[in-house]
Amino acid sequence: MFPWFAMGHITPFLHLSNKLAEKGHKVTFLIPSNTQNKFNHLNHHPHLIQFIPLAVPQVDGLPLGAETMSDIPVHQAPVLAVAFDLTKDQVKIALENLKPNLIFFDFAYWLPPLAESLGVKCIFFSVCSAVSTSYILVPARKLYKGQHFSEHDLIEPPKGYPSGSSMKHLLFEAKDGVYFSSEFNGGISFFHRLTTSMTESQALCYRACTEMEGPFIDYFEKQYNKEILLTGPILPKPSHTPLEERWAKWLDGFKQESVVYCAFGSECVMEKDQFQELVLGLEQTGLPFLVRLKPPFGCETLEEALPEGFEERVKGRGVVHGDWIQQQQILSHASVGCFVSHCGFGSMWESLVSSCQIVLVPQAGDQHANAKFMTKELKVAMDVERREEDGWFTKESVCKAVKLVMDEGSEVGEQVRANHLKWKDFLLTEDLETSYINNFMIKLHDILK
Ligand SMILES: O=c1ccn([C@@H]2O[C@H](COP(=O)(O)OP(=O)(O)O[C@H]3O[C@H](CO)[C@@H](O)[C@H](O)[C@H]3O)[C@@H](O)[C@H]2O)c(=O)[nH]1
Repeated sequence: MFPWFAMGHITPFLHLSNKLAEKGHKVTFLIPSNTQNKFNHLNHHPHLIQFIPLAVPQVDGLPLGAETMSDIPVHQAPVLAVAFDLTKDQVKIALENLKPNLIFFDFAYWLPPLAESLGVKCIFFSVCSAVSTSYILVPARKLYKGQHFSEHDLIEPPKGYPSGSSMKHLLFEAKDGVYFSSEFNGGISFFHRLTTSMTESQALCYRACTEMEGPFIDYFEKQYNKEILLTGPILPKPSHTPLEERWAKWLDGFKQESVVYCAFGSECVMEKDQFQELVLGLEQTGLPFLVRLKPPFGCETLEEALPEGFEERVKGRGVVHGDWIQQQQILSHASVGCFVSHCGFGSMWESLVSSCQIVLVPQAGDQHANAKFMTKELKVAMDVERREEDGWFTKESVCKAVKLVMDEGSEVGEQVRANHLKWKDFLLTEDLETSYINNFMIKLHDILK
């Protein structure tokens, strides 16, 4: 396993490793040396899954000791990518020593030729949905090296994309995709890094189900003319660690399914004015709420970011928390009835298998396509009204979306609840996961033949 140096990439690669180990396979995981400690607890088969530490080279602009995206601001990703590419020699030595049958990778576009020279097969493993990757990262976008997307290029889906107007992006969403084509300091763009990785790998692998994303997977398969292996949902196992007492106690104090939980993943930092509209919108709902968000840009602490008088007004029914929280356990607490999410891929799955009503406020990248898929295609979630050019949302629009799904007797609320329940039941069908993984194993063996 050789994922991009980011928590959101290392985690799904490790989940997949656990699945392979459950079938008795030996897995070696290349990981930055000081980051390994953060993942030991997720390694459920330490006798089969071995971490090999990589020294992250010191490069200009990379803060001392930084190893993954969670150690740096998002805009420094290109600098980390330079350090990541410089691990090539260490990776080569590891492969020569290990002689694995297969490598799963994503961002290391230089890996396929290296692996081929050592007789090892490469599989591109996507940590994002098929719906979102096939919106931007496909040859149909016809972006040649040295060319750049304009924001208008990404409003329409690429030619042949399986869904019509429902997935069409608004201007502010399209603007986010332009970043993929930027070449930083003359280096390779993320668009070319990823499309090269996919083009040169033996097969592509998605955490997906045909029942949900079938047409998008077929489209991808045709675009790359490669086999797509599906792992199925790989749902997180119910955690054995109980919810921290302070949260459990606080949540216990409210009515069943009455609390709104709001969280935007591990990376998101908002603009201060949008952060304030969001919390004011939650205040306006009159419902109890628990927010997990980092302090917004320009603020050291959450306290200085909160609107005036906010803390006194919501005392006893509203909490804004800046540090890590056990999201999975929070979502399965009986008092939590609504999840206001950015629709990152991890949260998307966690929301689907929860019993919460879902409200989506995507913030960046793949989250826009994921959110459209959830609201317009699966119709399991409600979106918050935004301004087309810059995505601005008001406290009134946040409040309206939450109330639409939470108010008793709301017709829209009942519709999304029913659709959500259908998909939740499907994803939790006994043996669904096992049958996907068994098929996946058969296909891996075929690739090795
Ligand atoms: O306080 C926290 C914050 C996060 N999480 C967990 O961390 C994961 C976060 O993953 P995700 O929902 O995908 O959000 P991001 O961290 O924002 O993920 C990044 O990586 C994803 C791909 O894996 C992309 O889809 C997102 O757009 C990108 O922002 C989830 O399992 C959460 O349950 C917690 O448990 N507690």
